[in-house]
Amino acid sequence: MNAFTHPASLDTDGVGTASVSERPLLDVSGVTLQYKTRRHLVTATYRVDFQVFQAERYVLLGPSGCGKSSLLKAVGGFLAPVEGAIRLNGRSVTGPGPDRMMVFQEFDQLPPWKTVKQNVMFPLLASGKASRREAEEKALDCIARVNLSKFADVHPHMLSGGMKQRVAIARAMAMEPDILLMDEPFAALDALTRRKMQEELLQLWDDLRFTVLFVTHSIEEALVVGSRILVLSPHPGQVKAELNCEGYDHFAVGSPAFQDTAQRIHTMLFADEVETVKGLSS
Ligand SMILES: Nc1ncnc2c1ncn2[C@@H]1O[C@H](COP(=O)(O)OP(=O)(O)OP(=O)(O)O)[C@@H](O)[C@H]1O
Repeated sequence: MNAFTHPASLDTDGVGTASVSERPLLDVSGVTLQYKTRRHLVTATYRVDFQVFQAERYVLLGPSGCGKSSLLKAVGGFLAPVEGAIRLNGRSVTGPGPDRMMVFQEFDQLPPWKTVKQNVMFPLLASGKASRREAEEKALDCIARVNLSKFADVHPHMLSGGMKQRVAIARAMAMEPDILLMDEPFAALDALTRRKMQEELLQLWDDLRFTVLFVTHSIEEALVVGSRILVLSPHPGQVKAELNCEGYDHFAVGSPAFQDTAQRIHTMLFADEVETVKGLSS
């Protein structure tokens, strides 16, 4: 447990810590992402490789601007790589699809004119995945799983930030996606609610064993939420290391092993900057 796996040490199938015979659910291979603005060409990530397996909680961790959200957008099918390929279940990702559901930061992701139940039903109906009756049944089941049954008929403005986030998770889970894409989903919440949401996500995962790709720039959150972490370098994002972190929870946060791992990640993330500062002072 808790071993660092540097990209160079991945075996030739590139499967890292997972079983060699298992096929990855998500295969991101040599992905370079760029944005063309009027004046500039911004390279967000450079030749990033990683693979996510069924029921993993895979975290993309790195400093602001290293391309975490861009990678998530690319997996979501909203941004095409200029180099490399993204495959889900062996098929190339060429656009958005109901097999990948996104959960964003709290603000403004739930249409305020729809009740909680209507919000959760909406993608099921819009995608034609369910009849109205099936969608209602499914929505009520998912709302119950995130402990919001009492609030099924209220509108989002009557909910706290954490509750809204649970609705967004229920809405995504209702679609039974192959992979749940979460972009800093708890970053807008206060510290206590954030911790509670992390615990609830882990509880939900224990019940349902879904696959999640989770973006954060918090080392602690990555260690608590993730089963594996991809550490990315500052802009443009490149893979620095991959780390197994199965087994850490909130109770482990103060332990020497947790602190040691967090410190090693911190050093790795900021190594380049430290070297620059040293260079300037010498
Ligand atoms: N629509 C866009 N147009 C131009 N450049 C963009 C666009 N979106 C992102 N970028 C640039 O791409 C790089 C990566 O951005 P991205 O948002 O993916 O990073 P991030 O790691 O998610 O950052 P943060 O943690 O701050 O959200 C940054 O330099 C950013 O300025």
